[in-house]
Amino acid sequence: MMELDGVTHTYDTAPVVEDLSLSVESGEVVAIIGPSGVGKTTLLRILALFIEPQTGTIRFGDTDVWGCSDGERLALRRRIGMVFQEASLFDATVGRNVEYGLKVRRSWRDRLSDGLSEVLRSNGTPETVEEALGVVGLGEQLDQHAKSLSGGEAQRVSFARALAYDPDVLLLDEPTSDLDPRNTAVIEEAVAEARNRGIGVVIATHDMHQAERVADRVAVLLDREITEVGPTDTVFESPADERTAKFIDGELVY
Ligand SMILES: Nc1ncnc2c1ncn2[C@@H]1O[C@H](COP(=O)(O)OP(=O)(O)OP(=O)(O)O)[C@@H](O)[C@H]1O
Repeated sequence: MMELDGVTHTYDTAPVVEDLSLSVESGEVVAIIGPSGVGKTTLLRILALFIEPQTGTIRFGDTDVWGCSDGERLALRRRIGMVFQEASLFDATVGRNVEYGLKVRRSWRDRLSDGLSEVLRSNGTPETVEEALGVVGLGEQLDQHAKSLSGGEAQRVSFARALAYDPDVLLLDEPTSDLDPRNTAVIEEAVAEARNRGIGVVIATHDMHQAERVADRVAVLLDREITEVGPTDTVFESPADERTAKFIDGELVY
């Protein structure tokens, strides 16, 4: 569904990532693993169409995303959801926070008709909002204020916000790095649910165990390049690349 081919990106002088090729299909989870500072966030920002890389192509379906019009690219961007390492919620209820995601991701035409249906609706909360909160186990907290949530709950609300508008691709940047095991398990179950819904999920994590638990395929990012990409079992149990093997065995120290 989404494919990077030969992508290189430089912020200042030296490339951060070089000649990267990676794809994600509907209904699969791809984990990007690699040491801190290697470029995982940069890769996700490229996939989110926030950054235009200097070289290479990015396709979303059949569309070359940097070769199309700004309007087309904006429409594609609306089909991509992103959850960051730290939840950033608005000063509003849980329900409103999730609903906000729905609004900003829709075209002005849809938003106009949303406005109309909001007037006609009696209970003010779209079903998709309640449903997405149910996936992260917060279905009962719709009216709770975001300020009173724990860090783990806030991150679960961020996830629900991204899930509610039913993206085709969901990008997760270290979504559980600050969370306890219980909240981590809820997010990992929500990742599985996103996959079941046919969403293509890309998760950057430095937790190899998490990659083993959630991913169908794993891409290893080392020294600016993807040294290995393949089915999770193959990458962890019999990696073809020597650097990957050393990284997985903990012999490569960064
Ligand atoms: N906007 C920017 N301008 C200049 N350099 C940047 C910018 N963003 C990131 N970098 C640099 O690019 C490199 C890769 O950063 P990136 O955040 O993509 O890595 P990461 O693998 O996500 O790291 P971490 O796991 O610690 O979050 C780092 O050396 C970082 O300092």
